[in-house]
Amino acid sequence: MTRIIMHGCNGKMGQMITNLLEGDENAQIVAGVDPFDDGHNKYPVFPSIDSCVVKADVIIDFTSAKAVDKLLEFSAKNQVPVVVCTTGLSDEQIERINETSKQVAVLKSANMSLGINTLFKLLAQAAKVFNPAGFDVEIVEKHHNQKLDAPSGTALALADSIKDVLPDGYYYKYDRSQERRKRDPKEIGISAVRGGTIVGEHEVIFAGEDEVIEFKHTAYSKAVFAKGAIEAAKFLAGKPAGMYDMSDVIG
Ligand SMILES: NC(=O)c1ccc[n+]([C@@H]2O[C@H](COP(=O)([O-])OP(=O)(O)OC[C@H]3O[C@@H](n4cnc5c(N)ncnc54)[C@H](O)[C@@H]3O)[C@@H](O)[C@H]2O)c1
Ligand SMILES: O=C(O)C1=N[C@H](C(=O)O)CCC1
Repeated sequence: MTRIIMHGCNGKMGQMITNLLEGDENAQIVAGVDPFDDGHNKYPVFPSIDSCVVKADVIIDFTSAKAVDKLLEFSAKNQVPVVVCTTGLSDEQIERINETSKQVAVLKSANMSLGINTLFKLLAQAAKVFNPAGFDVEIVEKHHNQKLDAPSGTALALADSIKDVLPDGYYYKYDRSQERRKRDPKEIGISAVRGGTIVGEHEVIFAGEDEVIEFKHTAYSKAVFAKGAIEAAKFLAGKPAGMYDMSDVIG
Protein backbone atom coordinates (compact mmCIF):
# COMPACT_ATOMS: atom_id res chain seq x y z
CA MET A 1 0.00 0.00 0.00
CA THR A 2 1.49 3.37 -1.07
CA ARG A 3 1.02 5.96 1.68
CA ILE A 4 0.46 9.44 0.26
CA ILE A 5 0.58 12.97 1.73
CA MET A 6 -1.76 15.17 -0.32
CA HIS A 7 -0.25 18.68 -0.40
CA GLY A 8 -3.10 21.09 -1.24
CA CYS A 9 -5.70 18.49 -0.22
CA ASN A 10 -8.66 20.90 -0.15
CA GLY A 11 -8.12 22.39 -3.61
CA LYS A 12 -9.85 21.24 -6.78
CA MET A 13 -7.14 18.72 -7.66
CA GLY A 14 -6.59 17.64 -4.04
CA GLN A 15 -10.27 16.77 -3.69
CA MET A 16 -10.39 14.99 -7.06
CA ILE A 17 -7.48 12.79 -5.94
CA THR A 18 -9.07 12.26 -2.51
CA ASN A 19 -12.23 10.95 -4.18
CA LEU A 20 -10.39 8.73 -6.68
CA LEU A 21 -8.23 7.15 -3.97
CA GLU A 22 -11.30 6.16 -1.89
CA GLY A 23 -11.66 3.08 -4.10
CA ASP A 24 -7.96 2.31 -4.56
CA GLU A 25 -6.65 -0.88 -2.97
CA ASN A 26 -2.99 -0.04 -3.58
CA ALA A 27 -2.70 3.56 -2.39
CA GLN A 28 -4.23 5.77 0.30
CA ILE A 29 -3.91 9.32 1.57
CA VAL A 30 -2.53 9.14 5.11
CA ALA A 31 -2.41 12.93 5.63
CA GLY A 32 -3.38 16.14 3.90
CA VAL A 33 -1.81 19.58 4.04
CA ASP A 34 -3.84 22.73 3.47
CA PRO A 35 -4.11 26.04 5.38
CA PHE A 36 -7.88 26.00 4.72
CA ASP A 37 -9.63 23.04 6.33
CA ASP A 38 -13.16 22.42 7.62
CA GLY A 39 -12.48 18.90 8.91
CA HIS A 40 -14.48 17.03 6.24
CA ASN A 41 -11.64 14.74 5.05
CA LYS A 42 -11.25 11.21 6.43
CA TYR A 43 -7.51 11.76 6.96
CA PRO A 44 -5.76 14.24 9.29
CA VAL A 45 -5.03 17.65 7.74
CA PHE A 46 -2.08 19.85 8.74
CA PRO A 47 -1.92 23.60 8.03
CA SER A 48 1.61 23.48 6.61
CA ILE A 49 3.96 20.78 5.35
CA ASP A 50 6.48 21.32 8.16
CA SER A 51 3.76 20.61 10.76
CA CYS A 52 2.92 17.23 9.16
CA VAL A 53 4.07 14.41 11.46
CA VAL A 54 2.54 11.46 9.57
CA LYS A 55 4.96 9.04 7.87
CA ALA A 56 4.42 8.50 4.14
CA ASP A 57 6.02 6.98 1.05
CA VAL A 58 5.36 9.89 -1.32
CA ILE A 59 3.85 13.38 -1.53
CA ILE A 60 1.56 14.64 -4.30
CA ASP A 61 1.61 18.43 -4.69
CA PHE A 62 -1.16 20.54 -6.28
CA THR A 63 -0.87 23.91 -4.52
CA SER A 64 0.58 27.23 -5.70
CA ALA A 65 4.11 28.32 -6.53
CA LYS A 66 4.42 30.05 -3.13
CA ALA A 67 4.06 26.70 -1.35
CA VAL A 68 6.69 24.78 -3.28
CA ASP A 69 9.95 25.94 -1.61
CA LYS A 70 8.98 24.62 1.85
CA LEU A 71 7.72 21.44 0.27
CA LEU A 72 11.10 20.76 -1.36
CA GLU A 73 12.89 21.37 1.95
CA PHE A 74 10.54 18.94 3.72
CA SER A 75 10.88 16.31 1.02
CA ALA A 76 14.70 16.35 1.12
CA LYS A 77 14.96 16.56 4.93
CA ASN A 78 12.52 13.69 5.54
CA GLN A 79 13.51 11.67 2.47
CA VAL A 80 9.96 11.52 1.10
CA PRO A 81 9.78 11.48 -2.74
CA VAL A 82 7.58 14.20 -4.20
CA VAL A 83 5.40 14.54 -7.32
CA VAL A 84 5.33 18.27 -8.15
CA CYS A 85 2.28 19.12 -10.29
CA THR A 86 2.00 22.81 -9.38
CA THR A 87 2.65 25.23 -12.26
CA GLY A 88 3.73 28.87 -12.44
CA LEU A 89 7.14 28.11 -10.91
CA SER A 90 9.99 30.62 -11.34
CA ASP A 91 13.32 29.72 -12.97
CA GLU A 92 14.88 29.78 -9.47
CA GLN A 93 12.30 27.29 -8.23
CA ILE A 94 12.94 24.98 -11.17
CA GLU A 95 16.65 25.13 -10.33
CA ARG A 96 15.78 24.34 -6.67
CA ILE A 97 13.79 21.32 -7.85
CA ASN A 98 16.82 20.09 -9.80
CA GLU A 99 19.03 20.56 -6.73
CA THR A 100 16.51 18.75 -4.49
CA SER A 101 16.41 15.81 -6.90
CA LYS A 102 20.06 15.13 -6.05
CA GLN A 103 18.91 14.23 -2.52
CA VAL A 104 15.49 12.61 -3.05
CA ALA A 105 13.29 11.37 -5.93
CA VAL A 106 11.35 14.23 -7.57
CA LEU A 107 8.89 13.92 -10.43
CA LYS A 108 7.85 17.23 -11.98
CA SER A 109 5.26 17.52 -14.71
CA ALA A 110 3.08 20.45 -15.73
CA ASN A 111 0.57 18.00 -17.15
CA MET A 112 -0.16 14.48 -15.97
CA SER A 113 -2.26 13.36 -18.96
CA LEU A 114 -1.22 10.63 -21.41
CA GLY A 115 -2.27 12.83 -24.34
CA ILE A 116 -0.06 15.82 -23.53
CA ASN A 117 2.92 13.65 -22.64
CA THR A 118 2.59 11.88 -26.00
CA LEU A 119 2.22 15.24 -27.73
CA PHE A 120 5.65 16.35 -26.45
CA LYS A 121 7.24 13.62 -28.57
CA LEU A 122 5.04 14.23 -31.61
CA LEU A 123 5.83 17.95 -31.56
CA ALA A 124 9.58 17.36 -31.49
CA GLN A 125 9.19 15.21 -34.62
CA ALA A 126 6.89 17.74 -36.31
CA ALA A 127 9.20 20.68 -35.55
CA LYS A 128 12.14 18.88 -37.17
CA VAL A 129 10.10 18.58 -40.38
CA PHE A 130 8.33 21.96 -40.45
CA ASN A 131 11.10 24.25 -39.18
CA PRO A 132 13.42 23.81 -42.18
CA ALA A 133 10.39 24.54 -44.37
CA GLY A 134 9.92 27.91 -42.62
CA PHE A 135 6.73 27.20 -40.64
CA ASP A 136 5.86 29.59 -37.79
CA VAL A 137 4.89 28.09 -34.42
CA GLU A 138 2.03 29.47 -32.30
CA ILE A 139 0.57 27.94 -29.13
CA VAL A 140 -2.86 28.85 -27.76
CA GLU A 141 -4.00 27.57 -24.37
CA LYS A 142 -7.43 27.94 -22.71
CA HIS A 143 -8.27 27.38 -19.04
CA HIS A 144 -10.94 28.19 -16.43
CA ASN A 145 -11.30 31.61 -14.84
CA GLN A 146 -9.88 30.45 -11.47
CA LYS A 147 -6.41 29.73 -12.82
CA LEU A 148 -3.67 31.94 -11.30
CA ASP A 149 -0.74 31.44 -13.67
CA ALA A 150 -0.47 32.30 -17.35
CA PRO A 151 0.60 30.96 -19.71
CA SER A 152 -0.08 27.44 -18.47
CA GLY A 153 2.82 25.23 -17.42
CA THR A 154 1.72 22.87 -20.17
CA ALA A 155 1.96 25.54 -22.88
CA LEU A 156 5.51 26.30 -21.74
CA ALA A 157 6.43 22.61 -21.69
CA LEU A 158 4.96 22.13 -25.19
CA ALA A 159 6.98 25.15 -26.37
CA ASP A 160 10.12 23.69 -24.73
CA SER A 161 9.63 20.38 -26.55
CA ILE A 162 9.72 22.32 -29.85
CA LYS A 163 12.44 24.84 -28.97
CA ASP A 164 14.74 22.04 -27.74
CA VAL A 165 15.00 20.62 -31.28
CA LEU A 166 15.29 23.96 -33.14
CA PRO A 167 18.51 25.81 -33.96
CA ASP A 168 19.62 28.49 -31.45
CA GLY A 169 17.89 31.86 -31.33
CA TYR A 170 14.21 30.93 -30.97
CA TYR A 171 12.38 32.70 -28.15
CA TYR A 172 8.90 32.90 -26.59
CA LYS A 173 6.61 35.82 -27.44
CA TYR A 174 3.72 36.36 -25.03
CA ASP A 175 2.37 39.75 -26.11
CA ARG A 176 2.46 41.75 -29.34
CA SER A 177 0.20 44.59 -28.21
CA GLN A 178 3.02 47.14 -27.78
CA GLU A 179 4.65 46.59 -31.18
CA ARG A 180 4.02 47.59 -34.78
CA ARG A 181 6.18 45.21 -36.76
CA LYS A 182 5.94 41.98 -38.68
CA ARG A 183 6.29 38.68 -36.87
CA ASP A 184 9.91 37.66 -36.25
CA PRO A 185 10.38 34.11 -37.67
CA LYS A 186 12.31 33.23 -34.49
CA GLU A 187 9.27 33.82 -32.29
CA ILE A 188 7.32 30.98 -30.74
CA GLY A 189 4.03 32.71 -29.89
CA ILE A 190 2.22 31.69 -26.69
CA SER A 191 -1.28 33.03 -25.97
CA ALA A 192 -3.50 32.41 -22.94
CA VAL A 193 -7.32 32.51 -22.79
CA ARG A 194 -9.21 32.36 -19.45
CA GLY A 195 -12.93 31.77 -19.01
CA GLY A 196 -15.69 29.81 -17.32
CA THR A 197 -14.92 26.23 -16.39
CA ILE A 198 -12.66 25.22 -19.32
CA VAL A 199 -10.65 22.29 -17.93
CA GLY A 200 -7.70 22.72 -20.30
CA GLU A 201 -7.15 23.10 -24.04
CA HIS A 202 -3.84 23.36 -25.86
CA GLU A 203 -3.46 24.03 -29.58
CA VAL A 204 -0.09 24.01 -31.31
CA ILE A 205 -0.17 25.59 -34.75
CA PHE A 206 2.53 25.13 -37.38
CA ALA A 207 1.70 27.79 -40.00
CA GLY A 208 3.50 27.59 -43.34
CA GLU A 209 3.01 28.99 -46.80
CA ASP A 210 -0.45 27.95 -48.00
CA GLU A 211 -0.85 25.21 -45.36
CA VAL A 212 -1.38 24.89 -41.61
CA ILE A 213 -1.00 21.88 -39.34
CA GLU A 214 -2.67 21.95 -35.90
CA PHE A 215 -2.23 19.64 -32.92
CA LYS A 216 -4.94 19.95 -30.28
CA HIS A 217 -5.41 18.40 -26.85
CA THR A 218 -8.61 18.87 -24.85
CA ALA A 219 -9.01 17.73 -21.24
CA TYR A 220 -12.72 17.13 -20.51
CA SER A 221 -12.24 16.45 -16.79
CA LYS A 222 -9.64 17.12 -14.11
CA ALA A 223 -9.78 13.36 -13.48
CA VAL A 224 -7.29 12.89 -16.32
CA PHE A 225 -4.67 14.86 -14.33
CA ALA A 226 -5.61 13.22 -11.03
CA LYS A 227 -5.27 9.68 -12.41
CA GLY A 228 -1.88 10.55 -13.87
CA ALA A 229 -0.71 12.01 -10.55
CA ILE A 230 -1.77 8.85 -8.67
CA GLU A 231 0.09 6.66 -11.18
CA ALA A 232 3.13 8.92 -10.81
CA ALA A 233 3.00 8.67 -6.98
CA LYS A 234 2.82 4.86 -7.08
CA PHE A 235 5.75 4.85 -9.51
CA LEU A 236 7.90 7.27 -7.48
CA ALA A 237 7.50 5.70 -4.02
CA GLY A 238 10.72 3.87 -3.17
CA LYS A 239 12.69 5.27 -6.12
CA PRO A 240 16.26 6.53 -5.56
CA ALA A 241 17.12 10.24 -5.69
CA GLY A 242 16.84 11.70 -9.18
CA MET A 243 14.73 13.79 -11.51
CA TYR A 244 11.81 11.95 -13.09
CA ASP A 245 8.98 12.94 -15.43
CA MET A 246 5.80 11.40 -16.82
CA SER A 247 7.68 9.68 -19.64
CA ASP A 248 9.26 7.48 -16.94
CA VAL A 249 5.76 6.52 -15.74
CA ILE A 250 4.15 6.07 -19.15
CA GLY A 251 7.14 4.38 -20.73
N1 LIG B 1 0.31 19.06 -13.53
C1 LIG B 1 -0.99 18.99 -13.86
O1 LIG B 1 -1.43 18.08 -14.58
C2 LIG B 1 -1.94 20.00 -13.29
C3 LIG B 1 -3.32 19.82 -13.43
C4 LIG B 1 -4.18 20.71 -12.80
C5 LIG B 1 -3.66 21.75 -12.06
N2 LIG B 1 -2.32 21.91 -11.97
C6 LIG B 1 -1.72 22.96 -11.15
O2 LIG B 1 -1.88 22.60 -9.79
C7 LIG B 1 -2.02 23.76 -8.97
C8 LIG B 1 -3.28 23.64 -8.13
O3 LIG B 1 -4.42 23.55 -8.95
P1 LIG B 1 -5.91 23.49 -8.33
O4 LIG B 1 -6.84 23.67 -9.48
O5 LIG B 1 -6.06 22.31 -7.46
O6 LIG B 1 -5.88 24.83 -7.45
P2 LIG B 1 -6.77 25.20 -6.18
O7 LIG B 1 -6.57 26.68 -5.98
O8 LIG B 1 -8.15 24.68 -6.32
O9 LIG B 1 -6.07 24.41 -4.97
C9 LIG B 1 -4.86 24.74 -4.37
C10 LIG B 1 -4.94 24.33 -2.91
O10 LIG B 1 -3.64 24.51 -2.33
C11 LIG B 1 -3.82 25.02 -1.02
N3 LIG B 1 -2.61 25.67 -0.55
C12 LIG B 1 -2.18 26.94 -0.74
N4 LIG B 1 -1.02 27.17 -0.10
C13 LIG B 1 -0.70 25.99 0.51
C14 LIG B 1 0.38 25.58 1.32
N5 LIG B 1 1.37 26.42 1.66
N6 LIG B 1 0.41 24.30 1.76
C15 LIG B 1 -0.57 23.43 1.44
N7 LIG B 1 -1.65 23.78 0.68
C16 LIG B 1 -1.70 25.05 0.21
C17 LIG B 1 -5.00 25.98 -1.17
O11 LIG B 1 -5.59 26.28 0.09
C18 LIG B 1 -5.92 25.18 -2.09
O12 LIG B 1 -6.79 24.36 -1.33
C19 LIG B 1 -1.99 24.92 -9.95
O13 LIG B 1 -0.66 25.43 -10.03
C20 LIG B 1 -2.37 24.31 -11.28
O14 LIG B 1 -1.90 25.02 -12.40
C21 LIG B 1 -1.44 21.06 -12.56
O1 LIG C 1 -6.34 23.83 -14.05
C1 LIG C 1 -5.13 24.14 -14.12
O2 LIG C 1 -4.64 25.09 -13.48
C2 LIG C 1 -4.23 23.36 -15.00
N1 LIG C 1 -2.97 23.66 -14.99
C3 LIG C 1 -1.93 22.96 -15.67
C4 LIG C 1 -1.06 23.90 -16.46
O3 LIG C 1 -0.86 25.06 -16.05
O4 LIG C 1 -0.53 23.50 -17.49
C5 LIG C 1 -2.39 21.75 -16.45
C6 LIG C 1 -3.80 21.82 -16.90
C7 LIG C 1 -4.78 22.25 -15.81
